[in-house]
Amino acid sequence: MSYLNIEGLTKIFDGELKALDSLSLSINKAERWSIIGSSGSGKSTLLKLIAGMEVQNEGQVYLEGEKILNPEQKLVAGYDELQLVKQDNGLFPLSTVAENISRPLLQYDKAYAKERLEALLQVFGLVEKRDSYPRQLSGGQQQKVAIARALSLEPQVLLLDEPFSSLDSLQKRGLLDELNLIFKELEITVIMVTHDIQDALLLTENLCVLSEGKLLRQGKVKDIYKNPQTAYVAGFFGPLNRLPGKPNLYLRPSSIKHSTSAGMLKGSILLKRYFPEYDLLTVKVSEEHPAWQLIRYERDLSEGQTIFMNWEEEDVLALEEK
Ligand SMILES: Nc1ncnc2c1ncn2[C@@H]1O[C@H](COP(=O)(O)OP(=O)(O)OP(=O)(O)O)[C@@H](O)[C@H]1O
Repeated sequence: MSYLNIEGLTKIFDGELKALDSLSLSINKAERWSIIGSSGSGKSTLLKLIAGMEVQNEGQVYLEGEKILNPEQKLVAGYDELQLVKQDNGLFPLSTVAENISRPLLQYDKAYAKERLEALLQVFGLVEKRDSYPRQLSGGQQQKVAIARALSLEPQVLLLDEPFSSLDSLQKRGLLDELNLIFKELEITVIMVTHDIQDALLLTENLCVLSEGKLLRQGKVKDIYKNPQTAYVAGFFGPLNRLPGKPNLYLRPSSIKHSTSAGMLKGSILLKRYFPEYDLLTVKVSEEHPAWQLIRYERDLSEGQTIFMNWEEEDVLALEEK
């Protein structure tokens, strides 16, 4: 049995809505996983069940071989070892940063609580903010406090439910870089729900993809990227161009090479948009077919121009819809 085992979890709401459908997943210690899937696919429900905060209909979660008891089986729901941080960070507005972080430590030995608080303030770069109130912090700093608080009890598993979705992309990038280093140092197991593949790539190496409560794929991010199997899974990594007349064959924008003289497919540039590292081209390939998205590193093409597209057979993805 691996470190965290999820076996056949099924959750039905209101007697009919199957939010999770016999989901099984095994996670090793110190691994970092992202859970991705469309809205309503069961991501948050899965995290709550792992944390012991929700009652399942079938199945069981085990941490190091021990059953995680649900709120019907346990007087106080949840576990110190499994900490869940949500988008709404749940900070106490009238408590300072230091008070917020040390709140879960109130029942512990004073010297230990102080030592733990100081260590977390240091690790999260919050020493200067210890006496600030949440409203005096940026969104990123607030999320850092929420995560530091979740780590105060030295949990073995940190569960993150889209805690970064309210941050702008620059703030998020910096925070995810910092957290990546912190989590590695602590050797903590992390499971993060996200809508954003960029967050998943920046913080975790493993991915599980949910659809309608079912686990579609699990594994290393790079293996799933190379072999996505379905258009649903491939779509999380970015846009796909469908080959005209070939419903199941797709190309990623990065796989297409262009030429202004000859190619396997001809198109005309509808839109050219500037991105810092490349131009993003939207190309009409035929009257009936959806436009393609292409990336051009040389900035030499203009709207209205004809281009020819080439690709390698090995880059063509044969994908089922679901
Ligand atoms: N307490 C509840 N009562 C009834 N239905 C619920 C409850 N919680 C979740 N659901 C339903 O279960 C399904 C899965 O919900 P869940 O929140 O796990 O999805 P999600 O993948 O996290 O969605 P999102 O990305 O939109 O947050 C949805 O159809 C949702 O409406």
